[in-house]
Amino acid sequence: MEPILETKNLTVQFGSHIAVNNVNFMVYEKQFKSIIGPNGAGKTTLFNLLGGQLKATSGKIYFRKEDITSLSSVKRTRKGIGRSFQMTNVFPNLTVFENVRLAVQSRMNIRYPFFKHFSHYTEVNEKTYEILELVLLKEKQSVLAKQLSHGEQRKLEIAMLLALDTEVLLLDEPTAGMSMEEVPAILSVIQNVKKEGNRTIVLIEHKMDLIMNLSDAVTVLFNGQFLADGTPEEIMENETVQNAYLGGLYNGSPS
Ligand SMILES: Nc1ncnc2c1ncn2[C@@H]1O[C@H](COP(=O)(O)OP(=O)(O)OP(=O)(O)O)[C@@H](O)[C@H]1O
Repeated sequence: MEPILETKNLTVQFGSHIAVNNVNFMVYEKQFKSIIGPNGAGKTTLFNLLGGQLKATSGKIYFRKEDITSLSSVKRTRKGIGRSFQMTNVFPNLTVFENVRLAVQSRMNIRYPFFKHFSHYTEVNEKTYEILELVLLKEKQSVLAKQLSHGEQRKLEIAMLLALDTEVLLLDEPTAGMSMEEVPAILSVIQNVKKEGNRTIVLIEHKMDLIMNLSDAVTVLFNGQFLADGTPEEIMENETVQNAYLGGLYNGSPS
């Protein structure tokens, strides 16, 4: 099996600080992979590099074996790599339905440039409803995006990624800042996307129980470096990982 997304010796340096240090990361097509590591390990920075929000100092990024290291984030989105959670694609004064519909339509216009807008009207609407159902937002379809709760906004962001036909979803701490009541809903959304079985999901998450239940594989970063990779069980039993979190390697509180 070939990796869908892969990095080779990926490095980014801020002044004298190396935030991502020679990282070789890979995820296979349709795999659910989580990235864990203590605070400051470089997880979000790695996502910024994968999504094209940040330029690497050195090293390479490959998508389906194609070197995408110098591609802009817009071009990476077009290729099928989608990064949450930025709400950059969301129009606050449009409804949930209108937002998703626009994204579906824009994707179809890229895919089928020879068809004129309205010939795909029904198809666009059907696809929009399908996505709203998957992300549990059907009841909120007429609500303006800006009026959604924090948890609902996160669902909408996932909906936008799905609408754009994202093949690789980069989900950065989807439960961050959520109330306890909102967490199960976003979890269900992620489970629904996983169940569909046609996307690759890379998740950064601090909630260990969530990671262990959802992931096919887990990559551990520590101080910007690759520490370990394996099944959730292997990672739980890995002594180096345990030391990184609990022992002398790491002085902060485990997260
Ligand atoms: N733009 C930047 N300029 C300078 N330093 C940065 C920048 N972005 C990240 N860093 C530093 O790089 C390191 C890694 O940060 P990053 O946010 O990737 O860690 P993380 O693993 O996502 O942490 P957390 O779990 O706390 O979100 C940190 O020491 C951080 O301060």
